Amino acid sequence: MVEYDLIVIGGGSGGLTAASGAASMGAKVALIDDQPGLGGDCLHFGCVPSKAFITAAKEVHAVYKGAAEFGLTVSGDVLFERAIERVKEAIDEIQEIDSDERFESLGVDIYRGKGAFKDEHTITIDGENPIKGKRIVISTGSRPNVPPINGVENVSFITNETIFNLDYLPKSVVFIGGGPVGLELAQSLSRFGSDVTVIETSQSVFKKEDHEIIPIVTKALEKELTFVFEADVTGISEQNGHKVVTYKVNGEEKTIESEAIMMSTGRKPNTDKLNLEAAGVNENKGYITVNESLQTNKSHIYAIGDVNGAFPFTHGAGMEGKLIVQNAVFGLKRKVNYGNVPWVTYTEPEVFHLGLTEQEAKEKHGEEIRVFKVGTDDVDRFIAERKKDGLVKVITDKKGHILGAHAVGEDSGSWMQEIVFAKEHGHKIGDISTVIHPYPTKGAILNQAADMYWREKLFDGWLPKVSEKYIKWVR
Ligand SMILES: Cc1cc2nc3c(=O)[nH]c(=O)nc-3n(C[C@H](O)[C@H](O)[C@H](O)COP(=O)(O)OP(=O)(O)OC[C@H]3O[C@@H](n4cnc5c(N)ncnc54)[C@H](O)[C@@H]3O)c2cc1C
Ligand SMILES: NC(=O)c1ccc[n+]([C@@H]2O[C@H](COP(=O)([O-])OP(=O)(O)OC[C@H]3O[C@@H](n4cnc5c(N)ncnc54)[C@H](O)[C@@H]3O)[C@@H](O)[C@H]2O)c1
Repeated sequence: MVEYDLIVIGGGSGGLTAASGAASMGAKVALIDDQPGLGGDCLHFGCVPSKAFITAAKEVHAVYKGAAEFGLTVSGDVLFERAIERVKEAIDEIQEIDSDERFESLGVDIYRGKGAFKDEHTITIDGENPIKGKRIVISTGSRPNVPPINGVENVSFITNETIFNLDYLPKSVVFIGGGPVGLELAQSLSRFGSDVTVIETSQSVFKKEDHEIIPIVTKALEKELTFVFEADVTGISEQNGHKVVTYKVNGEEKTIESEAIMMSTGRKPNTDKLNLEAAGVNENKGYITVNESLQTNKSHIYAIGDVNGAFPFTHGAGMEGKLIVQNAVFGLKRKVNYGNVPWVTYTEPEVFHLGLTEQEAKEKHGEEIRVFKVGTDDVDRFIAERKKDGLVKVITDKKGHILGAHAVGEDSGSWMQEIVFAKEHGHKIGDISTVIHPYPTKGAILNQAADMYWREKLFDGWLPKVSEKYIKWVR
């Protein structure tokens, strides 16, 4: 039986980072993946296709918006198949970077098939060809969770795994679930020309965001999407070639018809085929339980990425993959820290999130926190570009150390990155004032937030009193 220093099960963002990192450090590594191409969900059904799709939809939207404003007429139907082609082109191009050859050239042995535990050191591939690993990384990701709604077995619906294969643009789509997967794709389909309704069980979307960010982005999305909140979907069916979704709001039963249903109701970890019992690895509702060093209850077995449920983003899986190389290959006990890891939801406007929201900061640090807010209507570049419905919020402790930063605004995922650097390296918000931002960039909004900090310090603190005395004395 072939023996490895490290066996990685799952070739997505987490697994590829762990496998390539460990092989580069000289470890003998096996990587098992059950898909024809490496790259996992992010490349095939997630980040990459969705961002290609979103960009195509943005271009279409800009054409209609610009035409309406400048007296032009746009006619004809959107060539939806071109958007799908662009998605495929993006996947194919990036697939070349995530090719088998590249990982093999780094010294990784690739096995295709379903990996499963035979015992705590042995993995079979499709039930055969056992291989042995001193250490094992589980990075099998997640898939769409389909709730047990009445009729779900009999009615076809779309998920993120099938939407990028649509060969027509549905005239109307009901999204069940308004998380990031749903909202990014709902807005895009609406921009291509579908009539889109999002049915959400909670009372709002963007539930993890700061309470002042939520209404701004919701209001912007309401211009393009119809929302139904606090709805309990009771059934789906098919009548006269149409899908029918039945739901209850305030106890009243309602129905909505559409050409397609998109199930965007969250994720489910890929652990059911791993035969975890054979290795005695603990899980909780399918998510593999790990400690801060990303070890399972079996100290030589690690779990990273979506499958541990901690921070289900590609860059989260990547960060955990890097950490695992240090822990699994060098035997270190480095701990994971998500406090400085941002996320972005790529709706238009984009929503940027880093660290604590104002509510969370108050719960953790009491009333002594400080909040610096700048509206995009106060920043020249946003005014010039007519993007005035945005907000940046930086939350600090009383000394100015950054606890959290949040933004809603066009491309905020790009121009907020500076604050991630500042927080990671322990800078205070005031330090952002000490670097020059070219005029008029969008990122200068952070400069304005930092200036607020200095203004408060200068006008409310001890300095003005001392300076008043000094000036009197000098004169
Ligand atoms: C529509 C959508 C858009 C997204 N957009 C973003 C975004 O913009 N930014 C962002 O950061 N995140 C985004 N995400 C989330 C991101 O895709 C995931 O967090 C990321 O892919 C997780 O990586 P992973 O390595 O944990 O798992 P995955 O990428 O899912 O990889 C797991 C791999 O393991 C394979 N596998 C599963 N079981 C087995 C087995 N038993 N044996 C062998 N192989 C197995 C799977 O087939 C897959 O290839 C998005 C997700 C979706 C659905
Ligand atoms: N831009 C990004 O980085 C990005 C984009 C997409 C996804 N992701 C990642 O993928 C993860 C999963 O996103 P998601 O949107 O699939 O899941 P989610 O759990 O974040 O959202 C699912 C939504 O569906 C709702 N829901 C569940 N069951 C329902 C029902 N029966 N009826 C009506 N509503 C229902 C939930 O209340 C929730 O709001 C995210 O947490 C994120 O980490 C990231």
